[in-house]
Amino acid sequence: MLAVHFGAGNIGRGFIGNLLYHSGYETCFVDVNDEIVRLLNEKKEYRVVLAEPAQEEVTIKNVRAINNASNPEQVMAAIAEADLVTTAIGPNILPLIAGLIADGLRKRVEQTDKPLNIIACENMIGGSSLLKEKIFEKLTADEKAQFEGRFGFPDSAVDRIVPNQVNEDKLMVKVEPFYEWVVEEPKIIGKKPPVKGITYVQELVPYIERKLFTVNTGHALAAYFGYYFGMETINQAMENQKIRDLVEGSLKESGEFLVGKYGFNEEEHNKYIQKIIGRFSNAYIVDEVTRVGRSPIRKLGPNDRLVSPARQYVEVTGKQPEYLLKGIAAALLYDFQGDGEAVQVQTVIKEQGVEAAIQKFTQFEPVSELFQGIMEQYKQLENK
Ligand SMILES: NC(=O)C1=CN([C@@H]2O[C@H](COP(=O)(O)OP(=O)(O)OC[C@H]3O[C@@H](n4cnc5c(N)ncnc54)[C@H](O)[C@@H]3O)[C@@H](O)[C@H]2O)C=CC1
Ligand SMILES: O=P(O)(O)OC[C@H]1O[C@](O)(CO)[C@@H](O)[C@@H]1O
Repeated sequence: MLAVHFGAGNIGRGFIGNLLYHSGYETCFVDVNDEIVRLLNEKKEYRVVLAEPAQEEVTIKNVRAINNASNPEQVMAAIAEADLVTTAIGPNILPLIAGLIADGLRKRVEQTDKPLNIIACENMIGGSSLLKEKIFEKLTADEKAQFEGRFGFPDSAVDRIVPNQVNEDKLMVKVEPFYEWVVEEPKIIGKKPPVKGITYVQELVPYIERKLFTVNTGHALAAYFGYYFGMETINQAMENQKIRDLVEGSLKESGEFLVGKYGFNEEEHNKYIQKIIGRFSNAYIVDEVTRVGRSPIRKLGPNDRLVSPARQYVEVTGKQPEYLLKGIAAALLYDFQGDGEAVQVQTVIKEQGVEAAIQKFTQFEPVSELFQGIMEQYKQLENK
């Protein structure tokens, strides 16, 4: 079985590639990082080490790689033969690879009528659906009709913390032991990909909202509060009781709406929150607040991990959140110069004022109580 995976980065090698190998796939990574592509083709294997006391290590074999910037034809040929296509490249990059995948699928229909599933493994709601939309924008009406029944784009939720790697061995990846990959079954076309470690579900939205608005909300807030209080890593941030309380407070708020909306068992959900807080505090992982807080414009978006839980908290409980709004304010204050999106947010605040920035990035209107709440929290944090 052949899997073509876009993005040979932390999640690509450390999570998806790992499960594909253990499920019997040959994995062909596709990436624009020439060094990683060259090393994968040279070594044909890499190591994954678990961030835990025993530091258990596995070697992932049966891998190769293609640079899509220099060899798009080879990528198209691989897609034409693949049994599965996956991605872990970042939500903003999905539209950029849609044209190449469309070309690969065109080549495939000339060769075979075998169905194929394409699964985006990104931190977002509806990643595969977005990829499908972008691919279908490139197609003719006839192609759309032909592709519709043959290629599946099931959405998925992926959860494993994989920090930036600073190893001498450039291919090695250190990952946390925990992982979860949930895929929506109804949108699969043909047979379910036999990947050991995928949990297939009938309805993905409760899973992805629970994951995104607990793991990712909490992680992002640990990063923004950590940065605000001068911490370098998530671990340091979580050792600070004030930050821990802020993160826990926000997860209680998002938990209240998740339990109310989906009927999750409250006690179980509280255990889920505590487990996640424990994962953030893993002393075997060095994870910079600037990696976890990366791309604040994306994270401040109306459907992402900060704004959506705040809005849904009001919708479900009828109350105003406090911690989540403080978190949004901390994200607005995130001024790391090495992050293009953080620089953009600060430029808008400087040139047009924080009100304009809130409206532009969160899409809350100034008349709303949530908007006013963010303003209040922002002023408090600004005058610390
Ligand atoms: N690292 C983590 O702990 C987690 C990350 N995710 C999600 O997984 C996705 C990937 O994240 P990471 O692996 O951390 O990022 P990463 O930066 O380590 O890996 C992304 C890879 O994509 C490649 N890439 C960028 N543009 C490309 C293009 N146009 N064509 C082909 N390859 C391209 C990069 O060279 C890089 O190797 C993101 O959506 C992230 O939100 C989800 C759960 C956890
Ligand atoms: O990858 P994003 O969406 O920028 O989010 C940052 C981080 O959140 C996590 O997925 C989980 O907390 C990461 O480890 C991840 O990379």
